Amino acid sequence: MNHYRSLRIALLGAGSVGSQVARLLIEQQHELAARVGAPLELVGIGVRDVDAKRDVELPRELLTDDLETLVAGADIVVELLGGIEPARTLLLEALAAGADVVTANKALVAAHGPELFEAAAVVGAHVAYEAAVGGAIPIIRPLEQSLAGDRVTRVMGIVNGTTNFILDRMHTEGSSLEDALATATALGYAEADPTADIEGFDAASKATILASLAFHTEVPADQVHREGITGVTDAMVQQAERGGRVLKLVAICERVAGEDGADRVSARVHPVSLPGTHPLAAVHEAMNAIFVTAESAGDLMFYGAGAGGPETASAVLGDLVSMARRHVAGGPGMPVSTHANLGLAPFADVLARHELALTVADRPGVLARIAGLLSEHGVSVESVRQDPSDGSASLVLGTHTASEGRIASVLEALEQQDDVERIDSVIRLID
Ligand SMILES: NC(=O)C1=CN([C@@H]2O[C@H](COP(=O)(O)OP(=O)(O)OC[C@H]3O[C@@H](n4cnc5c(N)ncnc54)[C@H](OP(=O)(O)O)[C@@H]3O)[C@@H](O)[C@H]2O)C=CC1
Ligand SMILES: N[C@@H](CC=O)C(=O)O
Repeated sequence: MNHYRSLRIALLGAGSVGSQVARLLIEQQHELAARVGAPLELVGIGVRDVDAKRDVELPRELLTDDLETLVAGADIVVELLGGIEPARTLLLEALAAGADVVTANKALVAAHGPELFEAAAVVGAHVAYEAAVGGAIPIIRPLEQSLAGDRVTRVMGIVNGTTNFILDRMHTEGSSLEDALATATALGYAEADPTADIEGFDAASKATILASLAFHTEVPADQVHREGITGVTDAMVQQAERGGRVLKLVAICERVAGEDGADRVSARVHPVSLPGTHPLAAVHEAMNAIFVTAESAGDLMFYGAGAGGPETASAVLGDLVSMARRHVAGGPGMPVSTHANLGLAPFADVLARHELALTVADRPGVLARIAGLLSEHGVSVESVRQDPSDGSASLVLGTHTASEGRIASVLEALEQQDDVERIDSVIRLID
């Protein structure tokens, strides 16, 4: 090893992820020092409550609730607090002082990434956030660096471990959403406020980051169409299973041709019904999988643990080692993170095929009458399946006609029909 001075690492947060990062920094200090070429000195761990009981035993003298002082004088600040404030202010202070920053905070990067990247660029510092999407899966660096010379057309996949865990348990064990969420929280997968997971905010933040990187543009978080899984009922799960399908929460970011012929970006997060044979159907528990399609590279698939303390700590430490090597080498080891804006405007409408499950009256010609009504609303019916024993029917509605507004007006019209006893579920399909 050369004789570079030790690097001062300030760790903010000692929860599910932060405590694992601290453990690894302490347990593997000699190995990490050898890899970096200088010791990584953990100078302090910022928390809210220094006396709180933690899963990992941490040296008491490192814990502090004075995060501002901890950040001042650090070479690299690792932010694992979550939420916007005080994380944003602390990182801006760290960057202004010339420190590099590593964060797993997707909510912060999605909402304030450009502000952080600009603050870093001013002083020649860097912001790394590999752990912000896909937990342990390397996906930020492949999009930012490996695919920088290609033209990405689509990024699609499961990017939230908690909701995948919940839907998986609803399918495989018949669990309720609430019970499965409690287990996911106990396992350290969920956000501090799990509303972020189950209402799709966390996946939408990740979609913002993925779309911005993939399409070299800024996709504001509020331009991402977002639906969570709180509307997913047992009936929908059972309906999907009857058709050999599985429900998943997916993020879809794609380059689409606008009506004026210019490319636009569509980014959306919502539950979908997938055939049981689809590769995403085999993604269980809190695993994530992301497919990237690029014009020259073709199809790429990234799979691994999407949440969890040790798994996410792996990605955080990867960023930390890269940053530390940059210090030791005395020059840029990683490009400055930036979303160069190529001017692709976000596109909010969602076009999709839908499966509509209903229970109909036992009268002749009912489904033909319903298909006629749908057609009056400009919605085509691709296929019909009916169970004569109980009047339940499933209609697949066509791609081009099934825009969100049309589906809403169709449902309203169906609710007024005497032939329709109940609308059981309506869900978007992916083949
Ligand atoms: N959990 C996961 O699987 C993954 C998490 N992430 C991201 O990593 C980050 C951390 O997540 P996670 O470890 O699960 O979060 P936790 O809620 O488990 O831990 C948060 C930590 O930050 C501290 N903290 C929070 N707010 C403050 C504050 N205002 N002042 C001082 N300390 C504060 C808490 O202190 P105290 O302990 O005293 O309460 C706690 O130690 C988040 O941005 C999350 O989105 C990313 C990928 C996966
Ligand atoms: N709560 C998140 C944690 C990782 O990003 C998730 O469940 O995916």
